[in-house]
Amino acid sequence: MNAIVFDHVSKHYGDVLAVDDLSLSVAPGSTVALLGPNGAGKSTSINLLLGLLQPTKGTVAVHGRTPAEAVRAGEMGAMLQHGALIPELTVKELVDCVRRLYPRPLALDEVLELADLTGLAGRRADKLSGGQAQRVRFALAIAGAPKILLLDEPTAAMDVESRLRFWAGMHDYAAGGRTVVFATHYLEEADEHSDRVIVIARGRLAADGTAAEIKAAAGGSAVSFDLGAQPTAGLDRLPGVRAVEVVAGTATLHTSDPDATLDALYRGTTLDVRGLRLTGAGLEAAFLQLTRES
Ligand SMILES: Nc1ncnc2c1ncn2[C@@H]1O[C@H](COP(=O)(O)OP(=O)(O)OP(=O)(O)O)[C@@H](O)[C@H]1O
Repeated sequence: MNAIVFDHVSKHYGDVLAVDDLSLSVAPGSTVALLGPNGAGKSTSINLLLGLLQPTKGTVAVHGRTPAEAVRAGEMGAMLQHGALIPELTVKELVDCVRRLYPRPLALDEVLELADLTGLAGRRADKLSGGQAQRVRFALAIAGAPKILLLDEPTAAMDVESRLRFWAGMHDYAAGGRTVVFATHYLEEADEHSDRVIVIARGRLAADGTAAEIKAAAGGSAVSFDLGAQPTAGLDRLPGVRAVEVVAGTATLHTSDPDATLDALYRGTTLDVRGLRLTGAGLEAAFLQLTRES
C-alpha cells in the first residue's frame, strides 16, 4: 500500500487556488523532496497531509486512511515552518514530554542524538538560537517514531554546519523504511537528499522523478555565443532548439541535442559564431524551465 496518495486534490483559499488537481502517490520508505518556488503550494500540501486543512476537491490518503486517522494513530510527525516551543522547559524535558504522548516513541537519548541536541539537552527552550530551535522542532517531529515524517523547509534558519548535521540525522531516521517528505526551495538539497523530486508550480505537478531524470527531461544543454548585432531569425528552427534567449548581444539556445544544434549553427547558417560556450543543464536550469512552463 502507498504511504501517501493525493487523488485529484484541489485547495482553494477563497479565490486563491493553492493546489490545483494534484494527483501523486508516495511509496513507503522513500524520501521525497517537494520542490517549488514561493507560493507553489508546498505548505498547503503538507497541511492537507496532516489533516490541518481539508481539500476543496479530491481526497488525501495516508496508509489508506484519512490524514486525521493517521495522525491519531501516531503515524505522522511534522516539522512545520513555525512552531512555538514551551519557553520554561529544557530541551530534554520538552522532547521527553512530547515523546510520552506517543504509543511507541523513540528512546530519549536516541532522539537527542539524531537531532544533534545531546550537548544542548539542559538548555532552556527560550535560550536557543534560531537554528538550534529548528533542531528541537525536528526532535519533536521524530520523538514519536512516526512512519511518515513531513518537514516544511526544515533547514531555513540553519547555518551550513547545522544543515549537514540535520541531513545526516534525517537520513539516519529515514533508514529502516520510514517515509520522509520535505519541502524546500533549495535545489541542491532536493538533489542531494531525496530519491525522488516532485516539482510543483502554481499548485500543479510540474515534474516528478529523480533529480537526474528531471534534469534530463528539462532539456539537456544550452549553447551560448556572442551574437552581437547579427539577426536572430531562424535560430529557433535549428535542430534540437527548444528556446532562444538573447540578452545584451549574447544568444543562448536551449537544446535537447547540442551536437545537432552546433552542427547546424556552423554549417547551416552564415552567422559569425564567436565565444561559443556549451553548458549542461543543472537542476537549477531544469527547475526554472519547468516552473516557467507550467
Ligand atoms: N491562509 C491563506 N489564505 C489565503 N491564501 C493563502 C493562505 N495560505 C496560503 N495562501 C496562498 O496559497 C498559495 C500557496 O501557498 P503555500 O504557502 O502553500 O505555498 P508554498 O509553496 O509553501 O510557499 P513558500 O515557499 O513561500 O512557503 C499562495 O498563493 C499563498 O499566497
